[in-house]
Amino acid sequence: MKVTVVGAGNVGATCADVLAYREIANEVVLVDIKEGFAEGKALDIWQKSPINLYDTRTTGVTNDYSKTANSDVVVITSGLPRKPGMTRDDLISTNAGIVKSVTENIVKYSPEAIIIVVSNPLDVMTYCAHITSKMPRTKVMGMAGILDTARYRAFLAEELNVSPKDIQAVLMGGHGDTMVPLPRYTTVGGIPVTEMIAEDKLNAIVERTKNGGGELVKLMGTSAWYAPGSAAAQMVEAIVRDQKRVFPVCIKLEGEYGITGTYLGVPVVLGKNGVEKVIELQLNEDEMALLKASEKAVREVMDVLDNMPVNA
Ligand SMILES: NC(=O)C1=CN([C@@H]2O[C@H](COP(=O)(O)OP(=O)(O)OC[C@H]3O[C@@H](n4cnc5c(N)ncnc54)[C@H](O)[C@@H]3O)[C@@H](O)[C@H]2O)C=CC1
Ligand SMILES: O=C([O-])CC(=O)C(=O)O
Repeated sequence: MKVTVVGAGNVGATCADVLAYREIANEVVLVDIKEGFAEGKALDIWQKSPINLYDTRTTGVTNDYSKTANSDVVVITSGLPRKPGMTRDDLISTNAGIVKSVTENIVKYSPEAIIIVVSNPLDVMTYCAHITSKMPRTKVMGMAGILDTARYRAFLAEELNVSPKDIQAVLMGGHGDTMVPLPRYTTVGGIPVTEMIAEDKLNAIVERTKNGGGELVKLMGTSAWYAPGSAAAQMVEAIVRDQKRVFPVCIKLEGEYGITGTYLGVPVVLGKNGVEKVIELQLNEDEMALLKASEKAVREVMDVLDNMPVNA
């Protein structure tokens, strides 16, 4: 299996490293626009192979998409990360042009590839890549839900002093402050979380999760990469190994949850064909209201993209 990762920065290089050391693909190509940058990162990861014992071949290229030809999966991480004081939506003017041109190159050389978008603002960059690619919605998706859910699970594991492995959860909606955690669908080793934690503590964890990206931007001056890069690699693994994993993934909704045309995180089954099924949960009134509010927020940024010169 051949996987291309576009953007050899913090998230892209982390994703390529996980793909290599876990031997999720046998060939990983890193692409960046900065001369020599992807080549250097790929060489560094390759030189780690005798230490960490893997044989995935990693190569890097500067903007040469011919080397990415016939990739099975492509992960797009190219674009600016936010700085303290910025929202993810502030990145749209720069990142839309980058994601559009990168998608055109990917489709030219790998028309059959499944595309996973990571660049922010995530839901709208998934929209951008999807309309540019002209591919079925099942093959162009965004990574955010696994990351947001992982943060929620990690915070819960810390609070309850249990293994994060035993926390199962799902978050839906856009990758922003309006994301929709679902305590009703959260369990600790099969036990409903609401039986394990006081309501005020759970609410505080939900709020911390919603601001999870911003918390790290404040601490580091740029955004996170270990968990995001690993989350993208986990999606690649589900696809190349046809695992049929159930993950929250950003995809264009076509009637599910009564929503049409908006790109939102929803639980799906992920396998060799990409998104093989969108799972429709029976949301209660409050949960549905939160999802609709999240949809509205994403729609507003989709409208910004529609009116940008990049789409003129
Ligand atoms: N969906 C999610 O949950 C997350 C999304 N992100 C987003 O991922 C993106 C990348 O973040 P980082 O890796 O931290 O940034 P970074 O600045 O470390 O890396 C971005 C890389 O993209 C490259 N690049 C820019 N234009 C390019 C082009 N046209 N073609 C190829 N490469 C190009 C840059 O040279 C740079 O090396 C950001 O937009 C960030 O907001 C970050 C974390 C989580
Ligand atoms: O916060 C950011 O800008 C990056 C991101 O999407 C995240 O870490 O959730």
